[in-house]
Amino acid sequence: MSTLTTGAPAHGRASDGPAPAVRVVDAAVAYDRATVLDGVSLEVPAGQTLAILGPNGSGKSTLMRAMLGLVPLSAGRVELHGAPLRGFRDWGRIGYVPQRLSAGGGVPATVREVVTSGQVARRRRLHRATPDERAAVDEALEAVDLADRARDSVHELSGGQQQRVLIARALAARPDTFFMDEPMAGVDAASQRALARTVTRLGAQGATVVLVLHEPGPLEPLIGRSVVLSGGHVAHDGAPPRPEGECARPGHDHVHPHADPEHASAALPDIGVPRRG
Ligand SMILES: Nc1ncnc2c1ncn2[C@@H]1O[C@H](COP(=O)(O)OP(=O)(O)OP(=O)(O)O)[C@@H](O)[C@H]1O
Repeated sequence: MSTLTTGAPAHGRASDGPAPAVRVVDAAVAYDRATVLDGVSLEVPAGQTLAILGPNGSGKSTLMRAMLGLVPLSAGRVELHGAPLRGFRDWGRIGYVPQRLSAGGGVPATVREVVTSGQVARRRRLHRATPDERAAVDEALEAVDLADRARDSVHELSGGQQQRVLIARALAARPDTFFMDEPMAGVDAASQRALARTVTRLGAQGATVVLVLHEPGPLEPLIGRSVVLSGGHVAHDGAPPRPEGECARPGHDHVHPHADPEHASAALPDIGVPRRG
């Protein structure tokens, strides 16, 4: 198994403790004056693996995007690592994995190019990659089991493999705080296993991981805490709820990891993640 280096502190914490990785205070978001999040407050301690769960349209992605300043708040505030979003400059600590590979369109970018693009914000203009930066790209590709596809066009890959490319792109900059929006949705079993292993290793190394999930699925053993949204409000904050209700309904159209029961247990990594927070 390859090593995986993150910017997370390798040892302990300062005695007064770090600021939470994310603090959301009484946040509201409205699209076209329709309120989709209202009165949402939560803190994500550094080092926690947290899942944001809830039915379709409950505001999960919007909350994640609001945490990153990608959608404006109509009320409330967000802090990242103790700094108000407006003043936050340490974006090298943040790795964002959006729902789908949107960059690139018809451009035949290779897997390695897309992963390397994760380092662009950190690199000086016209500055060649250092050996350490190239090593970080290799490490990220190995972490998601795509080292052998590095020269292939991303468009030749399956949806699950493309999702792994997005995760490798975030890993390549060695952040310590990850935001992943539905990384398991519509993903093949091999990719589920690669994703579960990656999240396990990130958690074990002290990274903060915020996941938007339709349900915990194979990631359940890795999740220290779940925040369930319903109608734009926090309906539950604590241990992950059992999969049931909405997900058990016939006609439920998300593709989930548990849709492949033969592989579901194989997706569980051998090592556990210490529960924090
Ligand atoms: N850019 C946008 N403009 C207008 N409305 C939006 C926009 N993005 C999301 N919405 C609406 O906001 C509500 C919350 O959407 P959001 O994507 O945050 O929910 P979600 O819980 O992540 O849903 P899903 O599980 O389907 O991805 C939905 O009613 C959605 O239609």
